[in-house]
Amino acid sequence: MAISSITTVDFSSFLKEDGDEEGKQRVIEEVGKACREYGFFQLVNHGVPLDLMNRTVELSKTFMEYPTEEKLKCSPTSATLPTGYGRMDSMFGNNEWLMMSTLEESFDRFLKLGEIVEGIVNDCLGLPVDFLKQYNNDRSMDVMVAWHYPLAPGTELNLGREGHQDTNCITFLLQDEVGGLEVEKDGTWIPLSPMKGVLVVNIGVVIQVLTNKKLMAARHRVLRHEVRNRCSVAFFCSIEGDKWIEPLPQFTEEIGEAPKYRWFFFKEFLQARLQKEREPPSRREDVTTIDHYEIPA
Ligand SMILES: O=C(O)CCC(=O)C(=O)O
Ligand SMILES: [Fe+2]
Repeated sequence: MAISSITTVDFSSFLKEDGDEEGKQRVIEEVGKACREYGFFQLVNHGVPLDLMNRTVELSKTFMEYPTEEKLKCSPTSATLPTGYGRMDSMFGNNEWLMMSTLEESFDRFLKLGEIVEGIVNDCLGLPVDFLKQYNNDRSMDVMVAWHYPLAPGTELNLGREGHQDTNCITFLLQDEVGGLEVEKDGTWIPLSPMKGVLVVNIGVVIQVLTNKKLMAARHRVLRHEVRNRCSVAFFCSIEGDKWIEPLPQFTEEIGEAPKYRWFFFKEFLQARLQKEREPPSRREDVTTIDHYEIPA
């Protein structure tokens, strides 16, 4: 498997009991650099056992192999967090997903990992200790999504998921061995080749807004494989829906910079984004993105 140019961070110092302060500092610097350069990094020695990662992906594959009419019995019943099965067949991509708000062991692992990575992002931004933890102290909108990118025989459609920024704070991604994930850097798409035991981590637009663009959420996409179905599982560390989101004073008035976004409620933005999956608009420009809240310079 090819090695990707995206930074790989060894997380072991954050999981050791003995508090390896030097190691932790190194990780904070590496994460900060990767987040500023790419908005993406890869994690090894992150504490999520390989066996659990494999089982999580396998379980998702098993679900996706059921006939469509069976899967549709799991269609979402709630709009706030539409957990359940859905499919997309539009210019924005051609795939299906299962959104889950619990999955026993792996969900708990990702919740904890999310808190640690959020703490690291907090520190590399120079925010007061535990600032983001206190600001984002409700985990009810965190969600896990199993994705399936099936073959599209006889079509030219090679886009499993079009280029997008994630809507949340921090995303963890488990890929199977098929590959296809790419991140955009200065107009070029860089492949993030799957590697055993590696977790892909990326920054979402909530962090982009809070930091007034000090950290940017990278655009990424998924190319469909020619002959193989692909599965992945994403964990989205998010933020409570009633939270009012705007650039933090630490990145605006306290340093004499004008806010680049006007405020919005997270749930309002999330609903607009989910709408795209539920009822795709016929025109691309009708999709709400974070640019909708941008204040022109
Ligand atoms: O399936 C993947 O590798 C990427 C999924 C993704 O970008 C997302 O869930 O936002
Ligand atoms: Fe994404």
